[in-house]
Amino acid sequence: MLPPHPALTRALAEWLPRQRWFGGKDGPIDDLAIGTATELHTGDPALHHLVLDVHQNGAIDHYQLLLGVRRELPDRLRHVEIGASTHDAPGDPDSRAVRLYDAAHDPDLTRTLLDELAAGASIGPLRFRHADGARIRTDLTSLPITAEQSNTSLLFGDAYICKLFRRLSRGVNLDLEVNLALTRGGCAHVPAVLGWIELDPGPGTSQGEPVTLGLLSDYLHTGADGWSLAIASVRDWFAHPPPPRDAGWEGAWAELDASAAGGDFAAEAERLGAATAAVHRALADTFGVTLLPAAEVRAMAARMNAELTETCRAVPRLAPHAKSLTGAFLDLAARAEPLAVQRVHGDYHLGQVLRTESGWTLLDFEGEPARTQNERRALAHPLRDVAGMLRSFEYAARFLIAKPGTVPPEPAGRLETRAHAWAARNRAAFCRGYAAAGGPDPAAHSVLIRAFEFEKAVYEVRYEARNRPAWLPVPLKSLAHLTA
Ligand SMILES: Nc1ncnc2c1ncn2[C@@H]1O[C@H](COP(=O)(O)OP(=O)(O)O)[C@@H](O)[C@H]1O
Ligand SMILES: O=P(O)(O)O[C@H]1O[C@H](CO)[C@@H](O[C@H]2O[C@H](CO)[C@@H](O)[C@H](O)[C@H]2O)[C@H](O)[C@H]1O
Repeated sequence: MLPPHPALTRALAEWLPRQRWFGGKDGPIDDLAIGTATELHTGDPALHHLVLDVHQNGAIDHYQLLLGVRRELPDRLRHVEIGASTHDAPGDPDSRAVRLYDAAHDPDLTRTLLDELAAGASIGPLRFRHADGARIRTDLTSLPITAEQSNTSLLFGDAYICKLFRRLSRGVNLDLEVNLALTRGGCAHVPAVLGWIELDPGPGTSQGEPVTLGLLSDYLHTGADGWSLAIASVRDWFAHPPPPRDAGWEGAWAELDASAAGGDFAAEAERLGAATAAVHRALADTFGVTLLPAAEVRAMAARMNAELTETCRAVPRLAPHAKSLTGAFLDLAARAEPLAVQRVHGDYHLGQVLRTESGWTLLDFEGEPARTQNERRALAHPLRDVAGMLRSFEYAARFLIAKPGTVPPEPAGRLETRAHAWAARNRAAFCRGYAAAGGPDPAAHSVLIRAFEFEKAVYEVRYEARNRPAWLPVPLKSLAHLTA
């Protein structure tokens, strides 16, 4: 039985802001209520599916939680404890304290998800669906992945990955919608969708469409994510001996070429560019392309600038770059041409791509977690994704510098020179691969690329300030370079 709501909501309101995936860290929780509660497994342990209504700043966000309830909490689950509560049922001789925890980390309970997906079950408002022809195994044990994530993903053996969306958005989740359409269209650059979980808002509600709660896909167990591969290459490059100290030393630093690194990433970056162009083509074929009138392009540039102003207010360290950033947005506004827009990835970076034995696969079409649902759904020019990936090369190049003690003790300016050389080489390779595979040539669209890249950098400054303040120097350092 679910513990009494007041005790439960108190514990949840205290626990939620400490979670990596909680999107409302910049303000207090004004109120928290249980929106829906569905019992998925009875006994000890018990499993309850909860949708939490979190009130902040006059708005309500909905978060998904698998709540585990146990009499005793084993050591392996201590790190996900939410709190204790008295399970106080009048007249119940078993009345005593129970322990509440995040059951996404409890394989004894998560196997229920596979059982219900395989059965295509409906439980209360929850619907478990499988893709046409998919046969889902139920004999697998789950393990949560430890990635820096906005959601929580569970690996089931080495066969499936089940992404449980944390902050829920109205209607069909973009990740499901895009992946399902691309899977059905035979696109080789996305993992196949096997099933999904949704919440039926029920008759009589104004928000008719089901809400996507989870997505079960093929787990590409041989894949290595682009971020780890890129960081390995940067580490190797930083360990590469500096130019010999002779008469031409300063000049040698100025012309530093990262191709000398043993773990060069450029060939992979080029292939990634080609895969990106192929996915953009598949998205255009599946969902169509439309022209954004010049007036709307100007409005888009104005929005970018407004976001800059707002972010400078919240993060004053961005202000020294504001003039150059505004200049790029004004250049975009002055373009006076319509823009061909389509469905794109929306939050494209090295952590969203996997290198498998057959090539690069793109993940997570959900868009930027800090954006509203409407903003995420908006069509965009495909070079917006290209700009996202270029930012990611900038991040990868500087990540090790921001982590003290991880690189050889070279003067800071020299490390920045190395970082720039690595980023420049891989940016160029990615753009080459993208254009050669039929994408719009980034070199021929410098105004667009610059505006999109700066827009993303502003987003990153805000994202890091809110979520990972220790990372803030990474986008700021790269901006210093790009706006110099
Ligand atoms: N189908 C898959 N096969 C293998 N690994 C995956 C798969 N889907 C996701 N991953 C791994 O999980 C990580 C997080 O997945 P992602 O969909 O980006 O979640 P989030 O939206 O929470 O950021 C990825 O960076 C990748 O390493
Ligand atoms: O993957 P998510 O959809 O959760 O995206 C959010 O988090 C990302 C970090 O995990 C963040 O990406 C930024 O950091 C990356 C390195 O960790 C870097 O490669 C990206 O270029 C940089 O934007 C992303 O912006 C955010 O939306």
